[in-house]
Amino acid sequence: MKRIVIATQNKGKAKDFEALLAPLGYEVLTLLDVAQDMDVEETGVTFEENAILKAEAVSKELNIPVISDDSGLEVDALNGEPGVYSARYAGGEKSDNANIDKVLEKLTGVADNERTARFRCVLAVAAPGQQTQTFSGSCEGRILDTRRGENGFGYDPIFYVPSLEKAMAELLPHEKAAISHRGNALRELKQSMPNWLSEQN
Ligand SMILES: O=P(O)(O)OP(=O)(O)OP(=O)(O)OC[C@H]1O[C@@H](n2cnc3c(O)ncnc32)[C@H](O)[C@@H]1O
Ligand SMILES: [Mg+2]
Repeated sequence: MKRIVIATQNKGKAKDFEALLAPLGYEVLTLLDVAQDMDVEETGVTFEENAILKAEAVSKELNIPVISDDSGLEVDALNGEPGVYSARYAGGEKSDNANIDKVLEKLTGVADNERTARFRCVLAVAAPGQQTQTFSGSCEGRILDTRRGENGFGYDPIFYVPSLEKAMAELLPHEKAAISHRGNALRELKQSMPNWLSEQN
């Protein structure tokens, strides 16, 4: 089986990438498998900057081609927050639960039709001696007022997908892969770099 390294510490993202890449014949490895202690500081102010920082640092350290993912939730009624700060929105240790509580609290009293939001994902592909490339994807939805579903990670329980009439956390992995920001970004990557994906081993 071909192998591909995703420069992430996030197990939820790893599962998303498995759902996307297993059908293409790839085994997905992450930093949790290959470089437990590599934590790249995300000092950028855009998803692009952070994705490039993560991909280039890991590719350089391990001397292999990698894909990184920088992503987040933009809520229109919160002027695009939490945005690039999605992972640590509630401060302190990363906590999906605390982050969700903070979004729900800030949206208290905001009407359904004003709760529009989107997930964004930027993937960076870095390889030794190559110019780094980025690809992006988004997924439009609305913020629910309570949690729904057990699947996925992060803000998935409060993100409603209108076209499927379900919360993201109510989708099966392959259903999320078909419509998600991450899926859309990976399909962009695949279209521009079909050889790169098929040559990994
Ligand atoms: O940097 P790595 O190690 O990849 O892991 P991370 O969790 O810190 O990842 P980011 O810096 O890209 O922050 C993204 C945050 O945005 C949220 N997020 C991203 N994609 C999501 C998805 O598909 N579903 C729900 N929440 C998501 C979630 O809170 C993530 O922690
Ligand atoms: Mg991060």
